[in-house]
Amino acid sequence: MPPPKGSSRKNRSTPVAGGCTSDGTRHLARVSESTPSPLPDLPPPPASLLVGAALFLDFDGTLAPIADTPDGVIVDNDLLAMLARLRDGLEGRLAIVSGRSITTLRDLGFADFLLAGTHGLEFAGPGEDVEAPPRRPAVDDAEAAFHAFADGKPGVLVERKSISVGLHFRGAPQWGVDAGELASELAARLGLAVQPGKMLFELRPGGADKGSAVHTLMTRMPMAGGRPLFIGDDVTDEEGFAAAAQLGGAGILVGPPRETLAAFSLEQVAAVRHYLQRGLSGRAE
Ligand SMILES: O=P(O)(O)OC[C@H]1O[C@H](O[C@H]2O[C@H](CO)[C@@H](O)[C@H](O)[C@H]2O)[C@H](O)[C@@H](O)[C@@H]1O
Repeated sequence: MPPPKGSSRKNRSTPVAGGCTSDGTRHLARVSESTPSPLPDLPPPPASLLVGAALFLDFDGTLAPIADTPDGVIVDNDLLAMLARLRDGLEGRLAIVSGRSITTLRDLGFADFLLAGTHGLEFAGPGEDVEAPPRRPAVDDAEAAFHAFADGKPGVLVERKSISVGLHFRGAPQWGVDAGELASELAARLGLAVQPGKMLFELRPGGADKGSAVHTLMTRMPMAGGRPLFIGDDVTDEEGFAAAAQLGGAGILVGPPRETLAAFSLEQVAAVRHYLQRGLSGRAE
């Protein structure tokens, strides 16, 4: 079932640029001549949207609640079992699309799933070698600079990833602005892209995002032929929502109302799991 026409908030105003807020999130700036009105709630997605879907699932904040640290997330066996049943019911058309590296996603328990990691830079199916660009020396330079910044700042964490590096400040939000400035300066100097996240700035090679990951996977089996449905919570998921809509599907925003390209919303991780479980049970509305 296609999303209701005009239900995506992109029609309410004109997104013109991405900017960073001090908590590390990015917002879509709006062109408006009047005072912006409060954002209305988007409708919940009908369960029938899952029928024939090619399902793209973000991980942090979508399948697992946000934790204090990257290592603090928990993936329970019930979630993995439910996703495996959903994947099988969709004839394989389920992919995890995350900012995490594929190595980390596999360590977290997703080894049997189709994966797109590092914001669309890495791909792998179950048991396959990871398709990814090599780690650049510039990323090591950025990591060293991040460590120098984090040194002596309790709560600031450096996350070493396969081909990127993250600077987290969830435990010390007062350093968010400085962390963002450092990330921007390093990106310009080292030829890397800044990826803002939730209380996080990452530096990574450019040239891909979650939208390009959707476009790539939709040309390949088993995702090809399904109707893309992208579920995510973060600003980094907006490109995934856009790609899904372009290809005749839709996005589902997880979390409170915000400017978004999604057509539907679910309020939190528990609601995502309930929605997927309901689709699995065949309880279409
Ligand atoms: O695309 P995602 O699957 O949502 O991954 C995005 C980033 O998620 C992780 O950081 C976020 O979650 C942490 C654990 O809940 C939290 O402590 C942190 O503040 C969040 O930014 C992960 O550590 C990153 O590598 C991912 O890129």
